[in-house]
Amino acid sequence: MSKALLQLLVKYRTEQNLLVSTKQNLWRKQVITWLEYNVSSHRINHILGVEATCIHLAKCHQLPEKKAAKAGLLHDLAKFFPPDRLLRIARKANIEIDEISQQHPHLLHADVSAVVAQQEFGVKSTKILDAIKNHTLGNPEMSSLSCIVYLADKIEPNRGNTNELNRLREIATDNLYQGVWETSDYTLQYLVSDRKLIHPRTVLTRNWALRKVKKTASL
Ligand SMILES: Nc1ncnc2c1ncn2[C@@H]1O[C@H](COP(=O)(O)OP(=O)(O)O)[C@@H](O)[C@H]1O
Repeated sequence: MSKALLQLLVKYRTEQNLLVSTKQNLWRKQVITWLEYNVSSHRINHILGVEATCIHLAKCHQLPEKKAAKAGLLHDLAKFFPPDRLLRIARKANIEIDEISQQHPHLLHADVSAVVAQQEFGVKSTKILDAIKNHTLGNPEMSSLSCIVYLADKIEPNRGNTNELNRLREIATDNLYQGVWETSDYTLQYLVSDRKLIHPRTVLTRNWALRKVKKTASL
């Protein structure tokens, strides 16, 4: 290939990349502006921590970084919606409202955030939408992208610097399933000690991830 043609190709690729990244940056800025109006500044720090942790975990586990970043940025869109709004949107979107979610509509913020991601920000990827839906309770058989967002929500840097969290951060970097299992245990312990109702999906998620780890270990 001639030098001139090579230079032209490099120039074209650079321009295309810039175009893509500018579009993405613009989209990201739009989401952050929306968040500034709809969640607290403390929650925005958490969301940005989740986004960064999603990118880190995606790199560690060879998963699509852009999808992980998007899911992380969008996971808590409905975090501050009041219970009646969560219930109304959930009913309209045919989201299953079980007994525990009926009593604690806050648990619906994960499913409702996926609805907002679709409606406000045009997200179509089922993988991203599922990862948003699964971030609080997990889900047995969830995808690796969902595992990443589930983990990132619990271990992002703003959650603290305890030995237990640092241990979970290391595990999540090494093994996604062990991360999901042990992070679910961590959440369950917190719910028990705080005398909160436990949604059974976290127990199912924990058992699923534990079985995955044991199965791999016995191969
Ligand atoms: N398995 C569960 N059963 C019941 N409540 C849960 C469960 N997992 C998380 N929660 C509660 O749901 C709320 C939302 O969880 P989460 O999305 O992780 O929010 P946060 O980012 O505020 O911790 C938390 O206050 C937590 O107590």
